[in-house]
Amino acid sequence: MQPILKVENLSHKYASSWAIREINFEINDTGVVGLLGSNGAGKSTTMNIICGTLLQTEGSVSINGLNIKDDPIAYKKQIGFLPQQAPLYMDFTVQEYLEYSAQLRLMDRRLIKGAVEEVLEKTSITQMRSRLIRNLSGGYRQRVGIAQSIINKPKVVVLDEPTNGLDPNQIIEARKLIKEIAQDRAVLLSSHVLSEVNLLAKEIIMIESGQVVFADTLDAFNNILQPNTLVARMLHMPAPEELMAIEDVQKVEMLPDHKCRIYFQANDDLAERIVRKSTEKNWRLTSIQAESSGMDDVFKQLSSNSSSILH
Ligand SMILES: Nc1ncnc2c1ncn2[C@@H]1O[C@H](COP(=O)(O)OP(=O)(O)OP(=O)(O)O)[C@@H](O)[C@H]1O
Repeated sequence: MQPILKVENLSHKYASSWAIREINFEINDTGVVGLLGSNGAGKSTTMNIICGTLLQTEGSVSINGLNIKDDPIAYKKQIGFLPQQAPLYMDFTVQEYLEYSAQLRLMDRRLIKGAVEEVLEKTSITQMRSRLIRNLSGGYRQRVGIAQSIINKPKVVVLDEPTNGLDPNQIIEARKLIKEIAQDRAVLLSSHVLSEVNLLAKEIIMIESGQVVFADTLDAFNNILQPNTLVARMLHMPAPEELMAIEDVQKVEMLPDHKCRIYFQANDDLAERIVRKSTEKNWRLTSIQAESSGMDDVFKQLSSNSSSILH
């Protein structure tokens, strides 16, 4: 089966310096793929090339086997884009703007009316259809931005920081909408908000210094760092020194509710050894759990690992 989106050896040079170098990844399924990376990592450059608004220096991009360079018009019919600054025309009504967006995508004229009705409903803005875009709130403007990105029923939608600048309620609504539109298409979503990516994405691509440093599932991303702490609950909590005497334990932190956090380096069978010791000493262990690292820690680790600077 063809990948929905295939990015191969993609490189781009602005003036004399490379912004991205040999980027490779595939999207094979519907749903949200999170695109992460520090400022200046190369996300926008990659997204602009995928959306056909920037011509790459090297490499190729295809959707369902259709290469952007071979047939840019057919390719662009399969993609929707919401850039960081939504390309809205303030003096258009919502309906006029969506009709215009459909025309720009060279949609068959006979299909435009129905397509506009469909996206108005899908993005819950039917009641705003006659309102000028300048008179809409930020949340509604973003809905119009999302509506234009799916007007031509594209197979791939690229959303660049779609919840940036929205208030907390608008963010919740926008995320719900993104989840919905990702049910029947692939959505590549760039965001600086890691908790948002954690909520929406099932796969992660992370770019640093113009190169892919991670491409796998969200679970794999969250599990990159081996846990190095355990939290144990013991009804007869021993003194920290007794726990420190167990091999590989580096530090012990006492917590409320009969709990303690145990820091260690090599992990292997430490939990098992603590369980054995507890039985031997009657510490009455009721639970023991490895603490997994947060998305922020993984992001920090991957960003700091990539020291290659492109020139
Ligand atoms: N038009 C341009 N001309 C020259 N250099 C550019 C241009 N656009 C981007 N760059 C450079 O290319 C590199 C990648 O930038 P890009 O905007 O793709 O990163 P980004 O990951 O999207 O960053 P951000 O999260 O800050 O938007 C950066 O070093 C940036 O300074």
